[in-house]
Amino acid sequence: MPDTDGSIVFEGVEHAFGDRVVLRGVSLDIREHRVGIIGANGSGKSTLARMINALVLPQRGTVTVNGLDVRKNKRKVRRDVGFIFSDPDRQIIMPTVAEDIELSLSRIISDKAARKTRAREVLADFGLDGHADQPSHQLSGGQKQLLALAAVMVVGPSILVADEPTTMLDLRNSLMLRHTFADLSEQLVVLTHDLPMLDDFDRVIVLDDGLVVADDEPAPAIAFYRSLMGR
Ligand SMILES: Nc1ncnc2c1ncn2[C@@H]1O[C@H](COP(=O)(O)OP(=O)(O)OP(=O)(O)O)[C@@H](O)[C@H]1O
Repeated sequence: MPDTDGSIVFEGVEHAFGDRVVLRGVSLDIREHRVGIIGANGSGKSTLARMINALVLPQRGTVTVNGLDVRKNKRKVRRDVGFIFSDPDRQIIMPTVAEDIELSLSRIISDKAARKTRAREVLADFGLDGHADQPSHQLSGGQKQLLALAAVMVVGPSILVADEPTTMLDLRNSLMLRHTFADLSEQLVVLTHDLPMLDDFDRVIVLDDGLVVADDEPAPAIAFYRSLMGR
């Protein structure tokens, strides 16, 4: 496990793409175990999340993860933060399902046979047993999402950031993912429009047009968001 002080800190973060201002001065100190980020389409959630693993660097202000400024420590931060994209095709690389997991495992297990054995175990844990030798592109959208999640989790990041992880999952797999998340020891940041998923989270942050407009326990934060969207 990487060293961690379990913190994600945004200080005065501003960001624009061209003349489109996306984050307007975000300051957050995130130390809770499971944190949800919600907000309307285009409110800046993905941009904010991508800053946690240095995929996007803030134009103004600082982002510090486990005590490291993301601008100066991109490689270390990317090792500490596993990122799950909403589109799993972006992170599935290898031709077969098992090979994709084995590729991730190559960062932590040097023995090939041990990697193969471990990959099968991991696939079973994520409900993908029986698919090991299948071409990855033949998986359903939800199965691809599970594969992408498994490939990130096996290397043991200290923080997991998931951008809309349940969009393609059926009810059973969505519940499985919730249980997986509930059991995680890693710090978890989830961006989602699937509000019930956040019911037992420790904290929910609401973004609106690049600003944090609510930051609370799930029930009041979600109620605020519902009233904001209902206006
Ligand atoms: N790489 C980019 N280049 C240009 N504009 C971008 C880029 N990434 C995001 N944007 C714009 O920034 C704004 C915020 O996008 P972002 O993806 O952060 O929102 P979001 O809250 O995650 O939305 P959603 O719920 O729809 O995923 C949008 O208007 C989007 O078009």
